Amino acid sequence: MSAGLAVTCRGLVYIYRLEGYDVVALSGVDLDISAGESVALLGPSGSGKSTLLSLLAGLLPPSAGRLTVGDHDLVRATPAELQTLRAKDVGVVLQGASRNLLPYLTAEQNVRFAQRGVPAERRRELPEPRDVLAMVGLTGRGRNRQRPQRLSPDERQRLALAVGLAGRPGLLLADEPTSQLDTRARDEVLLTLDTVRRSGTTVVVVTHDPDVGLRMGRTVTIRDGRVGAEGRRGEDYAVVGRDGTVHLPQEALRVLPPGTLVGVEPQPDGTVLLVPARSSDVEGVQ
Ligand SMILES: Nc1ncnc2c1ncn2[C@@H]1O[C@H](COP(=O)(O)OP(=O)(O)OP(=O)(O)O)[C@@H](O)[C@H]1O
Repeated sequence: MSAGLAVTCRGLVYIYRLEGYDVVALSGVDLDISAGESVALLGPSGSGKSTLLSLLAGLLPPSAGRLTVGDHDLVRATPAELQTLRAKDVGVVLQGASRNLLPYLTAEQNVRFAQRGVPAERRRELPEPRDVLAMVGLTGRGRNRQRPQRLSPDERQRLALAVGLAGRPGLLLADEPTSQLDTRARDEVLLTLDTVRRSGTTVVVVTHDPDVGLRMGRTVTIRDGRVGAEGRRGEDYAVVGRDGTVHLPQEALRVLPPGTLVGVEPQPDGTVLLVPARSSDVEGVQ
């Protein structure tokens, strides 16, 4: 496949403008993803994961901040440039395999159809649909000639990934590619994503499943529209935001619920103690 694309977000903001009020979905995302890396975006419902994915795909324009995907500056890009980006550089797999597939076409025809969006001069460099299907493990038993509804749930999801990979993108974005799959089917899809990453493509997956996060190598937890935590090799770290704030994990919030007054005490050994104030310390203070 093609060389992976790096992603850089700096102070990335997205606001849904509704009649009468605004919803700030992303409130300053700082994030670097290296070319060829695979990352899982985790976080509570409504935290902004899907919005971030849509911005990376060039489907929504940033409201503020900076965003680059490979050489593309997505803040300055014209609609025509964004269209080119989507056609040849970024593959998007929407949540729910079927939404990515045309039910009346076979697996191979679905991949070929997706390749029609690639600019003509690049099309001759594209792999044959059967090779894309081979990459996601959909060969043999005539599966390339099956329509989506004749495939099993994990095969359908892998076909959706093949459609996302049809244009040989440098960045693959997938929203919940393992939801509604049993463990065996989920593992098949994860193995496929691993093959995609090893081919050099950058992979970003939105998921609610912490196990998927572990398998992807790096997790980025979105909380309240910004990066609240990062995980590497199973270790989780809170991320200090550009305004100095830290989103505490749930376990810490049980000890320090919102509104708690804490003393912040840097220690000589480089650690920092958070010490909740005793009621006697704050009594009578207005
Ligand atoms: N089309 C829209 N119009 C208005 N507000 C929206 C729209 N889409 C999302 N939002 C709001 O933006 C915020 C972030 O939503 P988003 O879907 O990105 O979160 P998410 O982390 O992907 O959630 P989930 O895990 O439930 O899919 C939420 O407050 C949501 O209600």
